[in-house]
Amino acid sequence: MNILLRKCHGSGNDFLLIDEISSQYHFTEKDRQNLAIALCNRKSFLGADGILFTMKSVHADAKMRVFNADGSEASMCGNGLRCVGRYVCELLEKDEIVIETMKATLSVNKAESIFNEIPTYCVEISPIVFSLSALPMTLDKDHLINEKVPELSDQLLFSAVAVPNPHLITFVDKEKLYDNTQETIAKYVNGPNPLFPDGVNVSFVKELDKGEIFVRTYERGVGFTNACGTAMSSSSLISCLLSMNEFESSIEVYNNGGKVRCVVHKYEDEYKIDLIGNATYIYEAEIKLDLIKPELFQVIQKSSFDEQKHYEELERYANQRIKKELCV
Ligand SMILES: N[C@@H](CCC[C@H](N)C(=O)O)C(=O)O
Repeated sequence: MNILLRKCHGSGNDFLLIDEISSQYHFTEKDRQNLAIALCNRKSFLGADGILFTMKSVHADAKMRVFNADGSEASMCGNGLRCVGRYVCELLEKDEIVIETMKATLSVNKAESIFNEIPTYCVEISPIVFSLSALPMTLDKDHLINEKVPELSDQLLFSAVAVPNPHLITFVDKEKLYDNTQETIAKYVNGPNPLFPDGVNVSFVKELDKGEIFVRTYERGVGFTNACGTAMSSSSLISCLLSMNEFESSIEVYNNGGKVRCVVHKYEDEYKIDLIGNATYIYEAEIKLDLIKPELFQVIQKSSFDEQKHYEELERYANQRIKKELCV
């Protein structure tokens, strides 16, 4: 069969978007899993952090299903939702839509450009749940906000939140950002372990100036990525809870792939986060494959978009800022 793919990214977190609205592919669950493993393989011609299956929805403008590079399905993907959101907005010629995801139907709207001419979208990150059973995290308490977890470290303070995919967050100094502590912890909690039966996305966060943080994430099902949208949203939320930043104010979130903006909203008994950032198309490709052996896919045609060069300007700006603050 032939499949049309659109390679896209949000903050350098890159995906292959497969449009099942305009084409009828009839994938089984096993096909989706196998496609993610085969096409996201960085040693292949394509390579990506995940696949965004963009589908029809009964009650929303479209539905997004996200598969990590290891074939596991995630309940949510913030950077991916901006890409799917842009794609569906353009398909339906709308500026505001709602997208069904595994656990929630979320709003997406076209936003004012975050930097020069970069296509920018604002997505809703919700529901937000602190109960450890929601992650799930097995610990003898209900919540974990800025506390030690001796099984993980005798120094670091961790917070756990589901948005609704699971995140473990710790604020660190710049020396800890790039030593091997994060990788060691992330590999432990994403292998067979007593704390996180389903694994967890692990972020190390450095406070920069007021209203600015840097987030580095080891993603469940992928490994280190340039950025993780739900992790940057969760880190912004925790930074507000710890009074480093303010609710209802913009937080500039730097990452290894650029930067996004988050605004954390606090209502009476719930939180919601706006995640605002680029949704950039890199290329469109047509591949030919047999679903029995998708790893043997062939590329039939590929045509590039020329918007990546605009994104690279933001990347340069963000890198300079990071270099200055973190001396990397
Ligand atoms: N990169 C994503 C999150 C993708 C899913 C994650 N790896 C998980 O398994 O929860 C984002 O931008 O949020």
